[in-house]
Amino acid sequence: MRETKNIWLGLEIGNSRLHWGLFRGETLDFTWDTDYLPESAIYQLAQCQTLDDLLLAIFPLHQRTREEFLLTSSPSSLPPLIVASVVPSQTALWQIYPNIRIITLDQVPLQAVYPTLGIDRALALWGAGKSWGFPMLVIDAGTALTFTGADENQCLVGGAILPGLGLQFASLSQKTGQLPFVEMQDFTSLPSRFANNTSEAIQSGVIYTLLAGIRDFIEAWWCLFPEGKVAIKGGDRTLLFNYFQTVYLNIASRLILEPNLTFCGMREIVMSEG
Ligand SMILES: Nc1ncnc2c1ncn2[C@@H]1O[C@H](COP(=O)(O)OP(=O)(O)OP(=O)(O)O)[C@@H](O)[C@H]1O
Ligand SMILES: CC(C)(CO)[C@@H](O)C(=O)NCCC(=O)O
Ligand SMILES: [K+]
Repeated sequence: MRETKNIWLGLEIGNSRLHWGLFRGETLDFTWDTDYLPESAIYQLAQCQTLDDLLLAIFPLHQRTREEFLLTSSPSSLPPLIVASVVPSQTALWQIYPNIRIITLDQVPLQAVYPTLGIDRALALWGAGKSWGFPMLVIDAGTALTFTGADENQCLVGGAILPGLGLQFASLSQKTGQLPFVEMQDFTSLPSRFANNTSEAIQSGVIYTLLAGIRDFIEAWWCLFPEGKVAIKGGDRTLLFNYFQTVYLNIASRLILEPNLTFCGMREIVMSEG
């Protein structure tokens, strides 16, 4: 039987889906992603009496994982659920969980933030800087693609927000009469830049422009902070990283590829409080 002491769940509510992390103290045991859960499913979770029941409910499709994680726990001891959300309507649904804590911007020790800064950006930057050092620039290749940087004094320098890869492809097909939706699963290698068919022309336009734009932000960051670090996270991180290795190897070799930066930030905050 495995130890259930100090277990807690991290939940990052993104704009596309949920990202989960199971922690034992400061150790992030593992992570998984799910779709948003319907209100009825959240209600059922909140009624669970044991950790086992809870894990059975939130790993519906992960048979192997859930068997690995069958745990003993006393009844009525649901683990703390630490939530960071950028989707207020989703946050509201989770309020019925008995042992919930919602991380807000004022709890992140980053200095000089502006009031509407996304909690995902603040936590990822805090987690990355605490783990790898400041100055740190975090690139989040998620639904939205964001840049968020902090200097050596852990002060927010600022950042930028643009549509992520998936959103760029979706909006082209949704807002035009003739453009197809380009499935990113079909991507194998870089498209030819001067393309001779519609699908490849869309890929070329979006991908080469995005890579050049990201490179430009990174170079501007290194002008400000020559020793500054750069970390990349988010659902499209691997695709982008692989392209960077093909076209801008000098940049790729300095990138920190880390999917769990937001959870790193959560852990810093939860653990620093003892
Ligand atoms: N199974 C998947 N479901 C949804 N998106 C996926 C999946 N696998 C990879 N992706 C890619 O991840 C991107 C979304 O990234 P991610 O899941 O990090 O976003 P999110 O965390 O839901 O949103 P946010 O940017 O608000 O944090 C999409 O552009 C998509 O191409
Ligand atoms: C930019 C997103 C959508 C990225 O997930 C999120 O961080 C957010 O909603 N931010 C609020 C606006 C801001 O960060 O300036
Ligand atoms: K994100």
